[in-house]
Amino acid sequence: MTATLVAEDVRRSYGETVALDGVSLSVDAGEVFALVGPNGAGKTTLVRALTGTTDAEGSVELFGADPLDVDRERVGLLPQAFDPPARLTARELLDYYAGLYDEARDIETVLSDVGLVGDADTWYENLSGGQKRRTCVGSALVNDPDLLFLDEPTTGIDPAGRRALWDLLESLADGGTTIVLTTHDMAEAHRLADRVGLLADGRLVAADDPDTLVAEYGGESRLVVETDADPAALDLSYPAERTGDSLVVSDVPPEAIGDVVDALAAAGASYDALTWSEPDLEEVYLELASTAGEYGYRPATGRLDRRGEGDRDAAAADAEGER
Ligand SMILES: Nc1ncnc2c1ncn2[C@@H]1O[C@H](COP(=O)(O)OP(=O)(O)OP(=O)(O)O)[C@@H](O)[C@H]1O
Repeated sequence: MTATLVAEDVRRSYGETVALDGVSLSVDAGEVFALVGPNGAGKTTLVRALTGTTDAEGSVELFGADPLDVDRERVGLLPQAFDPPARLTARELLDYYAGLYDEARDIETVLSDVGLVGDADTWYENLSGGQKRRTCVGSALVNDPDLLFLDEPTTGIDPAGRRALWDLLESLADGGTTIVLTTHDMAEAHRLADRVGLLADGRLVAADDPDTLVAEYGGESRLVVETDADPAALDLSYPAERTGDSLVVSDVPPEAIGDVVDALAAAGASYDALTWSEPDLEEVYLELASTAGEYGYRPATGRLDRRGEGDRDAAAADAEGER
């Protein structure tokens, strides 16, 4: 597999603030790579460093060349903050951006792709937040790029529109477009990405395919039982603890839920509801990001293994080692 993007030890500081603290990453041709991480982790700065739109130390190559030397027909960029002229319609804006390239996609097709046919003749300033974002996504697609950077493409877009955009991005990826996107939506990252990279404090602390990340860092499945039962009074072969009004039983395979129900019945305990859930990417995110920064969050149930700094460093080394 050929790498479309190779970044080595990318560093960027703003005064005293270290935004990127030595990020190394490679993305293969046709791969979809999602960057996730807390606010301020460095995602936008990394996208800017990768596209040559901010200075950074280290090296970045797109298609084997410096980002500023790459044929711009081959690259599309949707920045996080994009402020096009307000008194052009969506159609006029896409037409304007298409005119900047030697070859461009058909504008009506792009309008349809991003769900803007009905609003194509509305001034940008009169579009809703989600419609504006759709217009911006469309403008990043007009040149039919081989490599597409999308910084929070679906922010503000309604659920149906988000799913339509996911379908569009999947069809672009199926057609061979390499995509690097940032998102705070873990369902989006899981659905779209071949690999998810988690940035925290300017470092890539993990990068792998979503299912592997969930298996490695997601913790156990859990069964939440709304009951007054005391776990000590139950004959259970799974770890259980009380949290609030519930009993949380960890690591129960779905086929063993009946055993828990039997144990409750044997102890004469009643219950109002049972909810079984598997770990997902959001729990991976919470686990890996929890040690980073003042807004880090740890789930209160105690169901995830606690990892210390040393383990996070090991995860960072793993992520960098896989280049
Ligand atoms: N132009 C700038 N001047 C000064 N500091 C900056 C600038 N751009 C980013 N930073 C700082 O760099 C750090 C990383 O910011 P960045 O925007 O890359 O984070 P992010 O992961 O994209 O965050 P978010 O999820 O909120 O979009 C933050 O501490 C931010 O305050």
